[in-house]
Order: sequence, then structure tokens, then C-alpha cells
Amino acid sequence: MAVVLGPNRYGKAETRVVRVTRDGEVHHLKDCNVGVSLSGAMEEVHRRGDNAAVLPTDSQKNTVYAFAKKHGIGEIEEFALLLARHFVGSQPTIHHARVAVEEYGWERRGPHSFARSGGEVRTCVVHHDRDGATTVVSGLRDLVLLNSTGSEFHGFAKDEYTTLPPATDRVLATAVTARWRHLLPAGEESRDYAESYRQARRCLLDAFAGTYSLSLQQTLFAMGERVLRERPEICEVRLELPNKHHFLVDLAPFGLDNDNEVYFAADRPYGLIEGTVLHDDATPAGAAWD
Ligand SMILES: O=c1[nH]c(=O)c2[nH]c(=O)[nH]c2[nH]1
Repeated sequence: MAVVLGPNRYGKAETRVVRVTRDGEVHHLKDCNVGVSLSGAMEEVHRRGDNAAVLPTDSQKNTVYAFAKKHGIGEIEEFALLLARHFVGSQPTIHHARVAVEEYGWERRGPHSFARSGGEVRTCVVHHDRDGATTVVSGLRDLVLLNSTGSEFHGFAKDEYTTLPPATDRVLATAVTARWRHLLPAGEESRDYAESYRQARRCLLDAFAGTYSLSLQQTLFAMGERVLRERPEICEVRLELPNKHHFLVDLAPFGLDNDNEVYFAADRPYGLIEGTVLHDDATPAGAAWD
């Protein structure tokens, strides 16, 4: 039996970079977390500890900071593409780069004062291969949404352990993780990622608010479908929707009724609804979701 090296990658995780752009008195802020993962001719380092092919993760971290200075940080997808192309293009031993960027939002409070925006985070993952294959997945996480009515859940399967009562009017709440894959004809990786993000996010919000929900699964599909129908540049959407349960509090001991007004917001356990919605003729995803 031979023992062989399987898939592997290495890189610098979580390089936190804050870029201030000074425009006189007025400053602009980009606050990001960058993860770099490289792969390629790494047989020798794993088998013999020969590091000749290994660009240190320390250099990768330095590149993130140097590029933030030299190029600024525009849309996170563009910054990730720049880094991924650089690593593959400048190191013959690096055949593939995965660059993931998270962006934390800051709300302007003055010419050079900012308040960190809520918990929501914008995300992207870019893959770039030396044969030219490039994929871009954009997304967001921790977008917390709630409908205080317009949600039911009944008619479900039952077994001997089922105690859940049918619900005809419940709170539906979730913290959305959504990622969407861009349709990228070769050589056309550039696009208005800011507008694409704004519109995809709006589609998710509109579909959540506008769907009368018989299950979170139905809402999930409606959210993905809305993005695909309105945004031709996107061919696949993946969603993770925790069902943030809100239980009605029993106020009868206090002689009070509770007509869907007072809830206990539980944090765990929670249902976790996950799904992919895509064009039936979507191009193959390649490394996009790795
Ligand atoms: O929208 C829902 N989907 C489920 O699959 C489920 N399961 C459950 O207990 N409550 C819910 N709600």
C-alpha cells in the first residue's frame, strides 16, 4: 500500500486590515479580514520538509498590507481578485489561490468619525487557478430578520416523539448567511460588485418580508429565487437560515392572556435550514464553494 499526499492548502488566516483613505479632513474607512489559502507544488515540503516551493504565510500577510497601501481597498471582490492573481502569477510553485475577505461596516458620524454598524458582515471568496479559471462568490452573514406575523408551520410529519403544536400565526426570525456565485464569462471578472451586492441584499430582504411563509424552507427558496430572477449576473445562491425560535410565554398564571404579544426568544437549540437555489443550466461551480 502506498501512502500519498491528498488535497492540501496553506496560507495566512484572518489578516485584519483597516485602510484609511485621507481626503483632506474627510476620511474613508475599509475594515476587512482577509484569508489567503495557496496550493500547488507542495509534495516536497510535506514529504521532506524542503521549503523551496513555500511562499511563507508571513509574506502573504505582508502582501495584504502592502496591497492595501498601494491599491487601496475598493470592493472586497476586486481586492481578493488582485491578491489571488498576484500569488498565482508571481510564484511558479503556486498553482491555485483562494482569497476570502470579510468586510465590517462603519457608519459615518463625522468627517473622520465612525460607528461600527450592526452585526452584519459582507463576505466574498475568490478562487484563481493558473490555467485562468476564476470564480467569485459574494455574500453576507448575520443579517438578522424577523416577521412578527405572516408565518405558519403545520401539516408536518409526526412520529411518537412529536409534540410541536401546529402554528397558524408565529414569529419567523433568522440570521441570514447567504452566498451567491457570479456568472463569470472568461476574462470578465470585473463588474460593479458594489451595485450587485446592494441589489442582491435588497432581493433577500424583499423576499423575506414579502413571502407569506408556510415554512422557513419555503422562505429560503423564495429568497434565492428572487436573487436569481432579478440579478442575471448571479447563477447560484446558497442560504443558511437558523430558525430563531420565539415561544409564546404562558401568562395564564398571572391572569393574563397572550394573544401573540409576549415571546421568549430562545437562542438554542435552533432549527437550521440550509439550501441551494440555482439556474438549472448553471455553469459548473468548479472550486467556487471550496
Ligand atoms: O419552518 C420550519 N421548518 C421546519 O422544518 C421546522 N421544524 C420545526 O420544529 N419548526 C419548523 N419550522
